Amino acid sequence: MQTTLKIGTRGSLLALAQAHETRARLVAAHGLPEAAFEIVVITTSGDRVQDRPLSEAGGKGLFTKEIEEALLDGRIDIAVHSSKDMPTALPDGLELSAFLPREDAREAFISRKAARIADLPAGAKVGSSSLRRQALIRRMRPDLDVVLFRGNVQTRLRKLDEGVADGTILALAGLKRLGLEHLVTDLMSLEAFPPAPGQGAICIESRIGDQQTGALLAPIHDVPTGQALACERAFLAALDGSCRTPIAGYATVDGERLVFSGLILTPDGTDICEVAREGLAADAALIGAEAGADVRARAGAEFFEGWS
Ligand SMILES: NCc1[nH]cc(CCC(=O)O)c1CC(=O)O
Repeated sequence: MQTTLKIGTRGSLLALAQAHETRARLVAAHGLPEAAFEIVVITTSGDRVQDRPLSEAGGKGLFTKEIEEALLDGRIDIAVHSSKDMPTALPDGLELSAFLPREDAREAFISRKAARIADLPAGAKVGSSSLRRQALIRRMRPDLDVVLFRGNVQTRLRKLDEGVADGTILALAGLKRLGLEHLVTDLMSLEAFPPAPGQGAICIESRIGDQQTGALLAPIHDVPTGQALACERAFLAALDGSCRTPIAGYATVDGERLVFSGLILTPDGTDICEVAREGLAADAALIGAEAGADVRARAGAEFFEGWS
């Protein structure tokens, strides 16, 4: 290879861990030296907004804007992201061209006050900035006090230590990538606390038509993860253009079969609309889109009213 492949990433420890994992897989797949890949750290608008919920500041796209500009300008060749942070619509000219094998998608409860979320005393504070997590907590425990908790994984853990909250919920996948799995107090089941679409899957974004990069990525792409993600992202796209609806969705692929379940709920957790579908993995996007259309039709317009 003549030139180095430039890997763009945010600068958080989690983002860097994901970029390093991607580079390690590329090195192993191609027998190239590490120096053939350069990691380029890019600060995004999302990294600068710390005082407001992201849904107010402009949504998920805030974490990808500057990185996508660098991709389109050719300053980087690929961008590594957490799939769950990726908006469903990408800028013209870019695509998600590879998914690494998915990590465990479950949610982890972390607390020094209780062994499980069910054991927290009434009125205990649980910190989260995710609308889905807030709504699921309220559904499970309407008597808890849900508090806004922004910042990266380390910041949130520090806030727990400082007593800003009695517990929090984080993705196991992120904790594992940071080597912080030992902090998990309780792992929640996929049914009791369903993950965000895309949770646990690292994705790689690149320029459409960049064949050289496409050939480099092909051996590290995991087909079942790509199919599960196509389903989950189609579900999300069918339901929500922004990130103001609490949405969960999770697909698994076993050979030719795909099994999906998803739900939306109101922010206070009182109303819920669930869906379960299965079919051929090759029809992943169709299954997700139909599940989303079904939920949208059954939930009705009132479901989305008053809080969007
Ligand atoms: N929004 C932050 C974010 N984006 C991806 C992960 C975890 C890693 C993953 O789901 O792949 C996290 C942290 C968290 O939710 O605990």
